[in-house]
Amino acid sequence: MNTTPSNILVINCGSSSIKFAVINPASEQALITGIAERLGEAGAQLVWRGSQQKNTTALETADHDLAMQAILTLLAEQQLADTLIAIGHRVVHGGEAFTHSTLINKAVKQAIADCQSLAPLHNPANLLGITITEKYFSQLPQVAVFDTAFHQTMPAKAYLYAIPYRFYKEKSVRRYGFHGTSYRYVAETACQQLGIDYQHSQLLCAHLGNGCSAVAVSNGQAVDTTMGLTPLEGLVMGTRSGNLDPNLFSFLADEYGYSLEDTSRILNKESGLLGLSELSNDMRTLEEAANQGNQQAQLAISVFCYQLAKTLGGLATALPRLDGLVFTGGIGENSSFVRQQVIKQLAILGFTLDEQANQQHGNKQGVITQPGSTCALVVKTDEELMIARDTASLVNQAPATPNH
Ligand SMILES: Nc1ncnc2c1ncn2[C@@H]1O[C@H](COP(=O)(O)OP(=O)(O)O)[C@@H](O)[C@H]1O
Ligand SMILES: CC(=O)OP(=O)(O)O
Ligand SMILES: [Mg+2]
Repeated sequence: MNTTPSNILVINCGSSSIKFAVINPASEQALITGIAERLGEAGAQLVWRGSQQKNTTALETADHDLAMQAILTLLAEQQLADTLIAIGHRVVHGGEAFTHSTLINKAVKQAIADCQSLAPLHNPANLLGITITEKYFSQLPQVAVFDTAFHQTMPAKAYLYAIPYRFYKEKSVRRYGFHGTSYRYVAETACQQLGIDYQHSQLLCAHLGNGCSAVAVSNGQAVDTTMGLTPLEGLVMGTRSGNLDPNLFSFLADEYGYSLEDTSRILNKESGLLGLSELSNDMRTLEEAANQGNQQAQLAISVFCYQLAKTLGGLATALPRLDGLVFTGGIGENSSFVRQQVIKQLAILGFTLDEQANQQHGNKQGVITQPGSTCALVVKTDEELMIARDTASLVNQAPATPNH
C-alpha cells in the first residue's frame, strides 16, 4: 500500500447519520465508504464497504461523537487514518456568503451557524460534523462544500421573491437552491457522455433523492432552480410538501389551532410522499404498494410525477434550447416508472421515451429517449467525489497549518 498521505476523508453529516468516504483524489477511487446511521436511537449501526463485501457493526445507542470515534477506529484498523491529508464536508446552506467551496476557519463556521435557521434539517448537523472532526483530526485542514454555491450564478429575476424588497436587502430573503454539488457533477458528466461542450450546453437536471429539486443550467451556470430560501420549496419530496399556498399557515392555525412550529413540522417532516400515501416516504415501498393496488400510493406517485414534469416544463423556459434532461439521485437513477411518467408528461418538449433503454438503465447511466427525441439520460451522482476534488484542490493551494 502507498503510505504517502494523499487521501481525502469526505463527511456528509445528517441529523441522524454520518455518511463518510475516503477517496484518493489522484485515482478518484473510493477506498472505503460507509454510514453510521440511526444515531441517538437503539439500533445505531456502522455499515461500511472497503474493497470487499458490506460490513455492519452495532453501535448500541451511539450519538454523533461516539459514531465519529467508531469511524476513526475503523479507519485506523483499515490503515487509512494515517493516509489522510484533509477532510471535506458537505454543508447544505451557505447563504450568499459562499459562491465556491472554502477552507474552514472560525469565520466560516460562524457563517454556517448564521444559516442554521434556513436549513434546520441540515445545517446544524453539518456544523456538528465539522466540530467533531476537528476534535479527532485536529491536525488536518477541513473544507466546506456548499449545496447552495452552484446556484449563486442565478439572475435576480430567478432568485427574488415578489415580496417587499426590504426583506432581501435586510435579511437576504431569496431563493438559494440546493443539491448544487450533485448538479455540478451530473451536468459535467452528462456533457461528457453526450459528447457536447459543458460551457456551451443547455441542460435541465432533476436530483430526486429524499430531498428533490431541479435546475436549469445554461453554458455551465445555474440560471434557475426549484428549491428556495430553504430546501422546502419546489418539488414534492419524501416528507416535504414542496410548493403550496403560504396561506395554509393561517388556515391551519384557524381550523386546528396549529402554531407556526406545528405547520412547519408538518410541511417538512410529515408531508410529500409520506403525507399523501399515509404509508411511506420511500419511493421503492410506494411502487411496491402501488403495484399491489394501493390507491393512495398510486396517487402519491402520480402527484410526484405530474408536479415534477410541470416544473421541468417551467424551468425549460430559462434555456434557449434543450440539449438534455438529466435524472439523478436515488429515485432518478433507479425508478424507471417515475422517469417514464415524467417523460410522457413532457411530450410537448419533444421527448419520446425509449421504453427498453429506460428499463435497462434501471441502475446505470445512459440515454433513455429515442433517436430524434429531445434527449433524456440517467447519470449516477457522486457528491462525495466532487467534495474530494474541491478539498484536494483547496488544500494543494493552501498553507500547511489549519486555522480553526
Ligand atoms: N430501485 C428503486 N426504485 C425506486 N426508488 C428507489 C429505488 N432505489 C432507491 N430509491 C429511492 O431513492 C430515494 C432515496 O434517494 P437517495 O438519493 O439515496 O437519498 P438521500 O437524499 O438520502 O441521499 C428513496 O425514495 C428510495 O426509495
Ligand atoms: C438539500 C436537501 O434536500 O438535501 P437532501 O436531499 O440530502 O435532504
Ligand atoms: Mg442525497
